[in-house]
Order: sequence, then C-alpha cells, then structure tokens
Amino acid sequence: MTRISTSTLGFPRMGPNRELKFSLEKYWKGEISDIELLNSANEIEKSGWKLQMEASIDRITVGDHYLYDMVLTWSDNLGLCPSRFQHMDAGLKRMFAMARGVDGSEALSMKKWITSNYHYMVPEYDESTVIKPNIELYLNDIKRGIDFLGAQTATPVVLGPVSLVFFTKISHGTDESVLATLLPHYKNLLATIAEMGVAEVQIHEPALVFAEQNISHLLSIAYPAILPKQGPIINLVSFMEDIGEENYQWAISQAEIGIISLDFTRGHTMDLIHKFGFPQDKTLGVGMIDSRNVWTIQPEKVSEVSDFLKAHVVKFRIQPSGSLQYLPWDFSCEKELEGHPASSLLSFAKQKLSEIQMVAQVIAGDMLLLKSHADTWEVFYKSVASGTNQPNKRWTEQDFVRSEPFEKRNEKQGLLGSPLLPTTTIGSFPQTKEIRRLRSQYRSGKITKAVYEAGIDKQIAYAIGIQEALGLDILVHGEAERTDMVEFFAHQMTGLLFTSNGWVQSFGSRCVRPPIIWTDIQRPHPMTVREFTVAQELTEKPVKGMLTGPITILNWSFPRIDISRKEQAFQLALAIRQEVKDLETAGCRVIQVDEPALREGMPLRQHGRESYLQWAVDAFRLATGGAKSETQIHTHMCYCEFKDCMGAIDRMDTDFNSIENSRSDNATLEAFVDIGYNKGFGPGVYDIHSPVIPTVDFMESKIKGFLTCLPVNQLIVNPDCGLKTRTWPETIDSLKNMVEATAKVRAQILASSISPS
Ligand SMILES: CN1c2c(nc(N)[nH]c2=O)NC[C@@H]1CNc1ccc(C(=O)N[C@@H](CCC(=O)N[C@@H](CCC(=O)N[C@@H](CCC(=O)O)C(=O)O)C(=O)O)C(=O)O)cc1
Ligand SMILES: N[C@@H](CCS)C(=O)O
Ligand SMILES: [Zn+2]
Repeated sequence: MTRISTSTLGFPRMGPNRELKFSLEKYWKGEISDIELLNSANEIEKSGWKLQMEASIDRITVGDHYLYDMVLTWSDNLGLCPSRFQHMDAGLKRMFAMARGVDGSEALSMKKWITSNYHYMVPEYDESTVIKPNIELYLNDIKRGIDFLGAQTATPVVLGPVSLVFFTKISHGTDESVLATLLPHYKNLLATIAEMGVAEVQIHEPALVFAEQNISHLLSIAYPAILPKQGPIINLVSFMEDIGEENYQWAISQAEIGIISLDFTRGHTMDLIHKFGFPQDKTLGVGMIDSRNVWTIQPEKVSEVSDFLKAHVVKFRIQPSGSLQYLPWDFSCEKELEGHPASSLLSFAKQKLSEIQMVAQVIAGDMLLLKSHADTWEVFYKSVASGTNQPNKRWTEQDFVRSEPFEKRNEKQGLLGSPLLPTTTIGSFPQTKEIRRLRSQYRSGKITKAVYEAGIDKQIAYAIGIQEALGLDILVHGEAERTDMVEFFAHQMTGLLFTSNGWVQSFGSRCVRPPIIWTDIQRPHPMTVREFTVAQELTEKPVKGMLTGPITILNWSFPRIDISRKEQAFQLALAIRQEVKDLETAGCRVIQVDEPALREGMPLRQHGRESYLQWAVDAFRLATGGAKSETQIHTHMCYCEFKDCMGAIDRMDTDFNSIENSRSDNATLEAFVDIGYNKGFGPGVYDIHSPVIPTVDFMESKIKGFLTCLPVNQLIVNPDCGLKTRTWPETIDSLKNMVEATAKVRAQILASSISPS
C-alpha cells in the first residue's frame, strides 16, 4: 500500500487546560512579564506539536500560535497600526492595546470569523498608517518550529495579503492601494522564510471563500508580486466553504502555487474539481476531516471522496478542513462521557489527528479499517432511535404564528406599566468570582443543591435590588446560574452532551464549551422558571424571562452531521416553546429569546441563504409562536451584519428586538426603518465590551438620534449586549448614566422641547 501524506492547518491555541487563557489574564493584570507569557504560549504550542508528531502528521504548522487572534497578529506583524495606537512602541503591549483598548483609545472592533463563533479583530488602515513590519517574534517562532520539528515538517503559516486587505477597514485609499503598500513586505517576508530552508509555506487566504465579492483583481495583483521563483512549495489554503468558480480557476492556473488546500466538508468543492479538473502537477490538500465538528467522519463520506480522488486527482494529501482551533483539545479527558453510546464517534483535536491517519490509510486501500469504522457508526445507530426526520408529525402550520398580529398584541401588552422609553438590560450581570466559586462547589459536590440555590437567590436579590435602585423599568434576574447562555440549556435538556474540559476559544482569552447534540432533544422539566419566580417575587416591575433561541443553541453547539440542521433546530424550538409556556404560567409577561447566532449560520453564498433563513426563522417562530398576545416577546442579536437579513428579522415577528448597535450610529436603525420595520426596537446605547463608562451626554444624544428615525413608542433603551464580562462598579455606573440619560430625554419629550416623530 502506498502511504498517503497528511497535513494539519493549525491546532488549538488555548492548551489542554486553557493555560493560555490564564497566562493572558495574569499578563493583563501585570502579574507576569512578556517573557513569561511567551514561555507559556510556547510550551502549549510545543505540546500540540508533540501530539501531531506522535500522530505522524507530515506537515505541521508553525508561526501560528497567535496570542489573541490571527488577523490581529498579522496586522501587528506588518505594522498596520491605526493612529490612536501609534504613540506606543511595537510589541505585545501595543498589540493587546489594539485588541482591548487603552487610555481612552477604543479597541479595534471585533467580528465573527466567517461562519464561526470565533471572533477576529478588524484591522484599520487610516491616513496615518505606515506599514512597518515587525516580524522578529514571528521569525523566532518559525525557528523554534524548525528546531523542534525539522525543516521538512515545520510549515510556516502566513495570512495572505488579499485576506488581510479584505478584512481591513480602510478609511484612506482603496483595497488596491493598501495591497500595493503591503506587497513588497510580503515579498521580503516570503524570501526570508525561504532562506530558513523550510519545505513548504501555507498561505491562508480565507477571503477566497467570499466568492461573491469579487477579489480576483486583488489576487492577480498580489501573487505574481510576492511568490519567490524558487524556495519552499506554496500551499494556498482556504476553509469554511468552497472558493467558487472564478477563484478556483485562478488558483489552478498559478504556476508558483504547488498545493491547493480546499474544504471538502462545506460547499461544493468536488463540483469545482469535476467541472474544471485539477492539475496533475499540483497537490490537492483534501480537507475532509471536519475541523468544526467533533463528530467523526461518516464512512460513506470516506468512500465518496476516495472514489472521487481516484477518478480526478493525481497528487493529494489528507488533512482537516481548516485549523483545529474550533475544537477542544482532547476528548479522552471527558471521563464522564466514557462508555456513552456517542463516545467512540467523538473526536477533539487530538483524536482528529488519528482520524486523518485512519482516512489516509483507508484511501490507500485498507478496507478493513473502513469496515471497522462503519461498524462503530452502526453500533451507535443501533443504540439511538434518532433521525426520524418527520417534521410535520410534531407541529402544525398554526404553531408558527402568534395568535394575533403585532398591532393587536401591542395594544394588549401596552407598556406593561413602564413609562415612555422603557429601560432594560440584555440579561446577564457580572459573573463574579463568588458566582463561579458557588457553581464550582456545587459541581464538585462540596455544597448541596439547597445551599447552591440559596447562593444563586442571593445573587438574584442583589441584581433586582440594584436594578430597582437604578430605576430600570424591565428587570432581569441576571443569569447568575448560567455558565454560558448555550451550555446552561444543554445541561437542562436531554439529547445534548456537555463536557467538563471541552473549551474552545471564542475571542481573546474567552472560551466556550459547545454542547454536543447526540440524539432527539427533550426538555424534561422547566429550565428557567425557578429563577424567574425568585426574581419576580422581589419586585412589582416586570422581570424578563430569559431564554436562548433554537438557532443560537444549534449554531453554538456541535450538531449531528447525519441529521439536518433544520430538524435539530425544530427539536430545540419545541423545547423552548414549552419553556415559554411554563414561564407564562408562572406569571412572566416579557420573555426574551436571544438569537445572536442567527446571522452567523447564514450561508456565505446567496443561493443557500433563502432556504436557511426560512427554516431558521421558522424555528424561532415555532419557539415563540405559542406565546399569548399579552406576553411581550423580545429577541436580542449582536456582533453581526444585519443588513442582509433584515427581512428575516422582521419575519421573526417579535414584539421587541434589542440589537448591538453602539458602533454604527444610526445606519442599522435607518436600514430597519427603510424596510418598514414597525415593531419595538432597542438599539444598544453603549458598548459593553469597553471598560469605559459611557457619559449621560453621550447616551442622551444617542437616544435623541434614535428618535429622529423611530417613533417614541417603538423605542426601548438598553446596552448593546449582556454585562457578564463587566465588573459590578462598571455596570452600576454605566446603567446609572443610561437611566439618567433616558429620564432627561423623557422629560424633554413631556415638556415638548423635542418632538418625537
Ligand atoms: C455572547 N457571546 C457568547 C458566544 N458564545 C457563547 N457560547 N456564549 C456567549 O455568551 N459568542 C459570542 C459572544 C462572545 N463570546 C463569549 C464567549 C465566552 C465568554 C466567557 O466569558 N467565557 C468564560 C467562560 C467561563 C465559564 O464558563 N466558567 C465556568 C467555570 C469554568 C471552570 O474552569 N471552573 C473551574 C473552577 C473555577 C473556580 O473555582 O473559580 C473548575 O470547574 O474547575 C463557570 O462560570 O462556572 C471565560 O472566562 O472564558 C464571553 C463571551
Ligand atoms: N442574554 C445574554 C445574551 C448575550 S448575546 C446575555 O445577556 O449575556
Ligand atoms: Zn449579545
């Protein structure tokens, strides 16, 4: 049997036990030095390299152990620094200042990375930006990689120039002009890497998958200008979608590109190869091991790709569909899942390495291995009765529709006793050390359920007391019982698994443990009613019931790969629907069903969007459609582009929608008004990610700005997202100003010194 070669495209950066998170947080508090932080990151990187070496991976990435984010590091490597940080010397302090803000200089903005729950920092190019590379640290990393892995294996990663420009906010010049200033530096960089003697370089160009936004002019300017005629083989890497016809044809025609890495788990990569062929002199990086889901590859997929490769491709290698950073480190730590029917099919980053080798061996001809893999899936199927996929049996058309239209509901709900411009928050309050300790003690059995609940109730009472004292109108219980808005629900439902150490980086040092959907989803008991009741009993004001919507639970979990996402979303929707009913029965008059991940699940290509938005919004409507007219249904969305899904948001038919908006002035609001959005709206009046306290004047003018677009009865006042990452003093000061700003605007309206439209 010939051996098929293998490669990886990146490994989780947080470490087996989130070592990088803790080092970063210590560094930011000034408790450790630059060197100590780097040593910690290097140790983590080394343990990832070791695992990959032990798994006999042929090409292992180096120079990609980013401390905060890939795009941030690369803009910093190239010295792409906006004017407000230019007073700082290049180095770690400046890079973190760009990520987190410093001394009144606002951080770069943060955005969802393509279709994932990872966030990148948006680089900025302004009139004062002078590209001044700063690559010493990067070259050191490569050298360390070569020393450890050898020059044949160590494969430096570079973020491609077209993607860097594509993801940069350019306020001075054009894409072409910024690219032109970057290219000589890329050329030098690649020449320097070539001198280090590595066999191959990966150039990551994720912009390739945005095939509907024409980047071909940028590609054809960039590549002839930067690629060395001799030296390491260039591997052009894309992920998360296919790269579209135009970009594919460009890639296969580039003589200097020796390897093209494509995603075989999403999009239509095989159709492209089928249509345009794959050159015999190039190697195809077959990204068939899913780097974004813990479920192991299905045997049918192995056979399909194997047959396809034999028919159409001469030279290829097996690899993950992208960096393994979207997966937790090692499944074998999950002792509580040992013996679970799903456990033999679940693979975290470490196990994906074996999966790569297994697939490579099967494709090389080891049919017994394929048979044994297929048997494992069979055993699983026998042990679960899932995948019935008979949607119409469990709901009817009426279940997707509120019993009355918005106008009628609005009359019945009134303002729920609130004044004009009701003030509220998005749900979570600071997750303090005390809360985390309480949860941890309960989890480890050190305290009883009664003691735990009493502790949570104390937090709820504190949160309600603060909100009463501040004069907020619609209150929240504060989510103290929730580790995370998705994980919490997974703990309460059957059909989802949760992990104890399955951490995945979401942004910076912040991590999540995505649940794993493994079989049909049920909600055996109320999930949020106890905490709602505790809160509501403490106040006359309405307390918002707080739920996470079906699409967000789906998109921030690892779904089953063999059951449609729609089916899984609808099952989650039914569970949330039951919770809505139980909250109503408990006296809840306002229920917020958060859907911050609705937009990120949307396909990158136009043709897939309509059907996604149809079933995704249907799932939300199934979750909320059973609410009484008197119940005010809210939703909340954040950190995404709203402009290409506004019609869908309108179709969600919520009574109020609180969106993150603090950095986009009135543009988003105006766009909603333009489509005739006539329901309640709560554009965030301040950015919760910044520790800076927003002033009364700032928020007063924000609210007045909103009132130039929306009638006063349509407007609600809130921050732009939950407050769990803030401290209590920051939270109190900010909300105090928010309430005061609202009161000032209210008074002016009543005195008619401003006339609401
Ligand atoms: C709103 N966002 C969310 C996204 N995705 C989600 N799944 N959830 C979100 O809220 N995506 C978009 C945005 C931004 N993303 C994030 C993601 C993560 C955070 C965040 O603050 N994460 C925390 C996670 C902390 C956590 O859950 N901690 C556990 C305890 C864990 C632990 O290790 N416990 C130890 C003991 C600890 C002790 O004793 O103190 C143990 O068990 O041994 C908990 O709270 O219980 C983070 O810090 O990374 C924010 C926004
Ligand atoms: N209710 C959640 C929404 C975050 S997107 C929170 O407040 O944290
Ligand atoms: Zn949010």
